[in-house]
Amino acid sequence: MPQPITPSAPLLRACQLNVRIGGKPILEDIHLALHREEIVTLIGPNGSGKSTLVKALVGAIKPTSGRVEIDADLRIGYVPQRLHLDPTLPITVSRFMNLPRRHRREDVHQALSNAGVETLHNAAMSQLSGGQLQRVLLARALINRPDILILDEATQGLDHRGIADFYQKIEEVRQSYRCAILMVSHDLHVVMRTADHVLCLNGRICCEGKPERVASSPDYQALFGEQTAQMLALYRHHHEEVADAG
Ligand SMILES: Nc1ncnc2c1ncn2[C@@H]1O[C@H](COP(=O)(O)OP(=O)(O)OP(=O)(O)O)[C@@H](O)[C@H]1O
Repeated sequence: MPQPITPSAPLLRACQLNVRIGGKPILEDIHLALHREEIVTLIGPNGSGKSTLVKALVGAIKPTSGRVEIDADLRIGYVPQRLHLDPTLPITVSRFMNLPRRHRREDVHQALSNAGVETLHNAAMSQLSGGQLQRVLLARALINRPDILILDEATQGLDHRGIADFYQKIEEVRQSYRCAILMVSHDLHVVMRTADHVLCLNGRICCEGKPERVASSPDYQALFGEQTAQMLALYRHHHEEVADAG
């Protein structure tokens, strides 16, 4: 007999979240839920509040009103946009994995292996390529076996191949760790392939749902169509200046 489908409780839930900074509304009336093994992706133009929302969800900033519900026992792994390392600091990947606290050797190895960079154990952090560095940051987020993995534009600066490989790895991580994944991303094409649920943010959530639903939404098209037009205008402006100078 088929079993009735009972939706599992979300691992993280935000209700009526509002954030104002210096009196200016940055996020308004945000509702979201994140379930185990679900990939939710946040997209939105520059300055639309994506990073602010991530910070509010992980408790790095306090919302002006509304609430974030998350079980205190859950482990959260976080992959930042980028890492600024002093290139003169002689630090190996293995040492970096043990900051700020030491982990068991086999846990470090497992995390590096699951992120696809087990061979970089003794490499100098300053010598890593952009793609390798992002994998090491992913490994560090995985070391505590997170229930929720949060990535804030983790593929910034990678080429198309690097982006595709990284998302493939995220898909494997979801399966092996059975974690919920929340990503901020600008890689619209890959988002549309990878995410289970897409939230399109512009101060408030202007559309959301399955990727194909969001992609065909007029709000999404208005936002990203406009951004493309702006990029084109910038390009034209720059191009004309160069042509005038010549
Ligand atoms: N500490 C702060 N003080 C003042 N304004 C802030 C602060 N943090 C964020 N903001 C403003 O909040 C808005 C949203 O910023 P946020 O960084 O969350 O956007 P974003 O969608 O992540 O942008 P991007 O895609 O460019 O990274 C911006 O207008 C930004 O200037």
